[in-house]
Amino acid sequence: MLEYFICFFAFIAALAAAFYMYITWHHGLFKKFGIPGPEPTFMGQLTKYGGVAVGEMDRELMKKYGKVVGYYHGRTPVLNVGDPDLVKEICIKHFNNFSSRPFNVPKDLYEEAFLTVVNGERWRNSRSVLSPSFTSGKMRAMVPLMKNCVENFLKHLEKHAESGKAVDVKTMFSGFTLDVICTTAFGIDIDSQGNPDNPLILAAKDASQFNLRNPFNLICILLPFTIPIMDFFGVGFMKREPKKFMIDTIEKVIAERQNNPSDRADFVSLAMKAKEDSEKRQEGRVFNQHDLIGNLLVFMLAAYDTTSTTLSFVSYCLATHPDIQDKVLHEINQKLGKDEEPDHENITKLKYLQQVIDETLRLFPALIRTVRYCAEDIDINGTFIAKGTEISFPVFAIQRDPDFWENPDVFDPERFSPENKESINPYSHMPFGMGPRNCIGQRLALLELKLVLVCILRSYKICCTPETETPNVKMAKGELFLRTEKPIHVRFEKR
Ligand code: HEM
Repeated sequence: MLEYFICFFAFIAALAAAFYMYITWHHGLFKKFGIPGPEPTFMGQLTKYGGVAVGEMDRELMKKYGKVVGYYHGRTPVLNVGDPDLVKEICIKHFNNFSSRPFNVPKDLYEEAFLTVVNGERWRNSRSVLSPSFTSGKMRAMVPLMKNCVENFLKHLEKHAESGKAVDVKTMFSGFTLDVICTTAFGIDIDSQGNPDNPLILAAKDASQFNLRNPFNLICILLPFTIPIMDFFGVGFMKREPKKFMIDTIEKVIAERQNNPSDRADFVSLAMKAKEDSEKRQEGRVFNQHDLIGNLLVFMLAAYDTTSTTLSFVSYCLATHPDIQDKVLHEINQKLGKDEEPDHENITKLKYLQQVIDETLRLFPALIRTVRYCAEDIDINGTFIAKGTEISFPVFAIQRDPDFWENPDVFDPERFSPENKESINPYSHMPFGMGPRNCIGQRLALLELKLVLVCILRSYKICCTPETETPNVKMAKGELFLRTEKPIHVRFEKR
C-alpha cells in the first residue's frame, strides 16, 4: 500500500515539476539579452491585474525599469515597448515581422475572421477588401445616416438637460454610438436610448467578456493548451448568447438585401459588394461568409465602445475646462456660423476641436495598450527580440511620459496647435495605433465625434456637478479598454 502512495506522490511531484518547468521555461530570456524588468514569478504580471489600473501599471514599470521592459504573462515573454523609436521600427520598418496580434482565447469561425484577430495572408486580404469601405467618399455618404442618430440623440439630451440632473455620460453616449454603428454597419435603425431593452442593444452591451481580471481569460493566457476545453465551456472572445443573437440579426439583414438590393450607403452593402468582387477576381483568398459577418460584428464591437469612451472623456475635459469649451464654441460659431449644418467637408475647418480631441485621446486613449507578435528572432538597434515574444505598446503610459509631454497629466489642447505640433514625436501619440495595422475606423470615429460635438456644444453648456470627479478620474483595474472606476457624471445646461 505504502508503495502505491509513494508512487502516486512521486507521480504528482513529477507532474508538478514538469508543469513548473513548462511555465517558467522562458523566464530567463530577458535577463539573457539584457532587458530590464521585474524578477519573474510563476504567473508573472498576470497576478497583478486585479489590483491596479493597466495604464498605471505600465507607467510604474517604465518609471522603474525604463522605456523597454521585459516581463512575463505566465510562460509568455512580453516586451513592453515605450520607446517611440522602437515603436516606429516595429510597427513600420519591420512590420512584416510584427504584423500579427496574439490572441489566446477560444474563437469560433466568426471570431476567427475578425480583422482585429486574423493574421498573415488572411489579414492582408481582409484589410484590402475592407479598406475601400472607409474612404473619404464612403464616409461622406454615411453622414446622412449619422445625422439621423445625432437628431435622435439631441431629443434625448433635451430631456436630460430639462431635468437638470447629472448624467452618466458613458451610458448616454453608448446609446448614441450604438445607434450609429447599427445604422452604418448593420443597416438597422434603432433608438438605443428610447428602447434600452431592444435585444440587439442588450446583446451588444453584453457581448464583450474580455478583461484581465476574468480568471478564465487568465487561464487561457497562462495555459494556451486549455483553449479547446474553455471553448467547450463557453468561455471565449464574446459571450455565446449575445453573439448568436447578433449573428442571426446580421444574417437576416444580408438575406433581406440579397432579395431586395438596397442603395443604403452602409457597411453591409459595401462588404457584400466587396465579397462579390473578391469571388469574381478568382485570385487570392476569397472573402467568405464568415469574413463578411465576422467583420460586420467586429466593426460594431470595435466602434461603439471606443467612440463612446472618447465622447465621455471629451465631455469630461470640456466640463472641467470651461474656458476651453468656450473656445471650441467660438470656433464653431466663427467657422460654421450659428446654423450651418456640420458635414463631412466643413468640420475639417474646426482645427481647435481637432486639437481638443487629440489632447483628450492623449490623456484617455480608449485602448490602453496595443499588441503585436514577434514572428522571427530579430535584433533592432541592439534590442534582441526573440520569436514568440508578445509586444505590448503601453499607449496610455507613452502618452503621459514626461520625457515627451511637459506636465503630462494636464489637459492642454495647445500642445497640438500648428506651432507646437511640429515638436511632437509622432510615435509618442498613438491612440489609433500605428503603421499598416492601425485603426481602420479612424476616419469614421473622428467624423462621428465631430458631428455630434458640434450639435451638442451649439445648444448646451457641459458643466461639472458635485458628482464629477476632479481634478482626476480614477481608472478601473484590470481593463484593457479604458474604464473609470466610478461613472463620469456631467450636467448639460441649455444655452
Ligand atoms: C475613438 C474611436 C476609436 C479608437 C480610439 C480606436 C482605436 C483603435 C486602436 C488603438 C486599434 C489598434 C491599432 C493597432 O494595433 O495599431 C484599433 C484597431 C481597429 N479598429 Fe479602432 N478605434 C476607434 C474606432 C473604431 C471604429 C469606429 C471602427 C469601425 C468601424 C474601428 C475598427 C477597428 C478595427 C476593425 C481594428 C483592427 C484593424 C486591423 O487589425 O487591421 N475602430 N482601433
